[in-house]
Amino acid sequence: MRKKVIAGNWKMNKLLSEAEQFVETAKTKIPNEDKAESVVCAPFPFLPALVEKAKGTDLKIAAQNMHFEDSGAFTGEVSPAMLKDLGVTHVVLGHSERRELFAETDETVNKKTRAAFNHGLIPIICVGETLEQRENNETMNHIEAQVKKALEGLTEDQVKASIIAYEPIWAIGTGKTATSEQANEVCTHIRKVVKTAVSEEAGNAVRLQYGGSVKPANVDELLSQSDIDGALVGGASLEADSFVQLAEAGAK
Ligand SMILES: O=C[C@H](O)COP(=O)(O)O
Repeated sequence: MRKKVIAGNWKMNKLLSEAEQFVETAKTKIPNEDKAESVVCAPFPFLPALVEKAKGTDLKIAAQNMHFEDSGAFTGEVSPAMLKDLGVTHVVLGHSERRELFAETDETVNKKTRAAFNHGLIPIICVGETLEQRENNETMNHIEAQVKKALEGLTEDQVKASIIAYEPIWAIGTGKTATSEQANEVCTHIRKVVKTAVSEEAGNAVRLQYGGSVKPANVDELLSQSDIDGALVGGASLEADSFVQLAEAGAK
């Protein structure tokens, strides 16, 4: 039985005081870690304060991106070593906004995924198709290529520990959710790709999230699908009460 993982991706929102208030409220209300994992993916400047505030609770703090090198002349970048040193546990990699707006490629996502594991960080690897790709029936091939490249060079245990978030780009922040059947169909395909490319065991263990206009009203239906093990949530994760409701759904 795969444990559900609910991650709130705040993107570039909130000020530090608001972020701290969120964690203060959410940290005692989220489900016990044994029942479901609750993760908040916060902007870099908030990470030290939020890790400190969440210490000793079931709430995990994640970053939304990182560089793949340990250190060096990369002005403006943040390394996996820095995140690990702060007490961050997870990192979102290859979000479609990073791919579309900041030239992230399958290759850099792979380098970052390997770097995350080298530093003991769990990657939340994002994949997803555009509306055009869906309409041209290219979804499955596109997702397959993204997944295979992201996992290249990982050990079987690392793949088992990975989280892959399926986020159809046309459903992000648009209010358009993929139907639970559409979301599950792609997640089932991702699991099959992992089974073929890595191993049956890795395919059964890897956790798959759906992301794209998830909210308390539709989360139960999505999480009831056979291959969906969690959600990566943007807008509806910005309010603590809403995030707690989503996390509770993961524990049902
Ligand atoms: O990382 C989260 C996704 O981009 C989904 O965002 P959304 O829930 O606002 O559609």
